[in-house]
Amino acid sequence: MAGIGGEDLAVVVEGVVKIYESRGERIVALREVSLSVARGEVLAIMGPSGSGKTTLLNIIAGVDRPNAGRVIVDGFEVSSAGGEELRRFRLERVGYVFQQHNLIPTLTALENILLPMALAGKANRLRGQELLRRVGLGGKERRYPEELSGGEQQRLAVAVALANDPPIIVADEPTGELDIATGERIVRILLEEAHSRGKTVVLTTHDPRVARMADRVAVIEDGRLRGVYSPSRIAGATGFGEVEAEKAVEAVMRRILDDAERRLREAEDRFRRGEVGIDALVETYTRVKALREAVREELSRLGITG
Ligand SMILES: Nc1ncnc2c1ncn2[C@@H]1O[C@H](COP(=O)(O)OP(=O)(O)OP(=O)(O)O)[C@@H](O)[C@H]1O
Repeated sequence: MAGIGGEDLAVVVEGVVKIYESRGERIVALREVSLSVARGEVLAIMGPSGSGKTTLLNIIAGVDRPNAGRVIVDGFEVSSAGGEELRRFRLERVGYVFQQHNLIPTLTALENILLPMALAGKANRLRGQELLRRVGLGGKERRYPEELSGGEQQRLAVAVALANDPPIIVADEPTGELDIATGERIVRILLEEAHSRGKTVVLTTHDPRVARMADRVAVIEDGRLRGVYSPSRIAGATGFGEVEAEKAVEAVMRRILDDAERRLREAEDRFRRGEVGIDALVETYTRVKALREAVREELSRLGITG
């Protein structure tokens, strides 16, 4: 294993602390988080709502700055960079797939891809078209985002993130509100980028079905990295022993379920108040039920019972 920022490590996070100050309140979002991601690897960061996943991703992508600790991405020290150097890093070396996919509604699919290329001074229509084909949107280059389905919009957001051929791709809940089949398609595109094109992918998810597709899973809870494990087995997990790994994964998954049940109760209340229709309620029921089953299946697959 190489040292910090070594050739084989695409992302190195060391002792990162992030504190938000909001209306006189201090919120500790990350508590000395350290992890690394190898080139060509897909790392899923899994944790309940508010555990610090987006904060960690933003810090890796140079969108946000840590209060303490170091972050080195593709050999570049992001945590201490600023100005033009940081702007170019964000434009050319990291592709960010945002939770709300950040597409520009007044630009066509192809134009959305050409924009970051133009900002980097290398707009290339042919490459734009090739990227659209790669994400399964060949022939839809003239569509506006609102003329695409949710899954297609998300795939377009991936193509936009790939526009400048960045070595690192970060994706915040890329499968968020999508059904599992559509979500799986997005993850497969990201896996292909990593495993066939040597890109490094860091994504966040609260869904064990998505985490299971990654090469490794980092488990985060209340701003603390509980450990990193291989999705096929808990044994060999780093950062904690086997028993602790089981406990951490189980605790995080139970909290993810609690979040889902809470969303369901909120949907029921809103339905009672007449704010949402029966379709929205049924959809939430279906999602929570599927997530509950996925969590149970994942726990039993990992040999965690009870
Ligand atoms: N700009 C901000 N100002 C103040 N607090 C913030 C800010 N951004 C995030 N936080 C807080 O930091 C903590 C971590 O938030 P973060 O968005 O990283 O969590 P998350 O795991 O991505 O959650 P989710 O799954 O709901 O997106 C939360 O307590 C959140 O309320």
